Amino acid sequence: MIYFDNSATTQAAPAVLDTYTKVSQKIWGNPSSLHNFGETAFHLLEQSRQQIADLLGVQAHEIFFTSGGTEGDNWVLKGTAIEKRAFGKHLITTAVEHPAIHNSMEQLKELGYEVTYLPVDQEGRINVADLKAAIRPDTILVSTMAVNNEIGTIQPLLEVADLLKQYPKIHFHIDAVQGIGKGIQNMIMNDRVDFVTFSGHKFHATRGVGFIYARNGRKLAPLMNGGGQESNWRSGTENLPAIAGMAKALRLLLTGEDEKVTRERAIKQRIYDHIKTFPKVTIFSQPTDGFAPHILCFTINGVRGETIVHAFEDQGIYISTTSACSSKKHMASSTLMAMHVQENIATSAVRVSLDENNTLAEADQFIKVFDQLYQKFSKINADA
Ligand SMILES: Cc1ncc(COP(=O)(O)O)c(C=O)c1O
Repeated sequence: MIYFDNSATTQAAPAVLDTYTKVSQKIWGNPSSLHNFGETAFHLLEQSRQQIADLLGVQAHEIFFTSGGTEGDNWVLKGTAIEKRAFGKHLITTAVEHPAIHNSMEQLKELGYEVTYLPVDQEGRINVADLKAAIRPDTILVSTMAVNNEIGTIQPLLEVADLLKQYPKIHFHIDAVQGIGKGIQNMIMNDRVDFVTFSGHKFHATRGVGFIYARNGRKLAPLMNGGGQESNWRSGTENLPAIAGMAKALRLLLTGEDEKVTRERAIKQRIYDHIKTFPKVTIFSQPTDGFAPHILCFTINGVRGETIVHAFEDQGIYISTTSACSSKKHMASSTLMAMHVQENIATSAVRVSLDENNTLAEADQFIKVFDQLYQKFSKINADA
């Protein structure tokens, strides 16, 4: 099997599963318990936090564990809305966010908040001038993704950071779920960002674990109230086996990052160079620095995305329609719609998403299958 659906989820690394099992078997005490056994668990929890903080160049008390990207996004948005409700009720985000952001914003709108969705250009990128124009005295949060999950666009995070330096009270959030380990850590962990969302299963940790970075001094209202874990910010007994595994996964991910990114770029480039020569192919992700190295979104005009996905699957290659969330709902890609791509093309889009374990040999196999399928689809379309 060739797995090219890493933006949906990645396979947990063997070393991560090893940690998960060992911690579950040997250090299964509750980190909040007073006895030695609990103390040992607490020590490992704090060691994992420190390790993650060191890898990101921040302080341990700025890391808060969550259940994943969706929780992190919900928390930063709603936690900011509650925390800063006395100061304002206006939030700004982009028109191409993951549903964890978009649907949270829509819920906040129902509660009386106002939301501005920034438009994007033909590559799915916001313009910082639009952001500047959207900021109001009552704006409490600006939230943007680092890397778009459907087509891989990298947002101009450093320009946003520069602009927001003029507005020090506004919370600046980055959804970095698709951006970590992709060579843009300096853009994500920039000197103005206040909150960053991460999700373990996108970088070879297990499911249901993630974390947020929250800059020292910035506050979020908790959404999970209870026993006061995570410095009273996020209650609930900590998922220690998964957290310790995630710390390991992050270390593995960031070891040799440049080389891995170069490899992913080479695979993407090889597929890009091949498929761009076909007249019925439209490609939305460019092989340039403005796009992440691991995502390639394209259509074969006139063929539905799900048809392409299943045709590849029959040949042992796993790709997806543009996002795992929308794929079963047969929806047009929200990113492509925001880019004003025609709806029939937006429903035809498919996504190849790579990770550091993929190879050029797999790209060659993909290309071989692509050629066969393109011929088959062209024949069907010609007969129709
Ligand atoms: C950009 C982005 N944000 C948030 C999420 C949600 O993350 P999780 O699956 O960990 O809830 C995803 C998942 O695909 C994503 O791609």
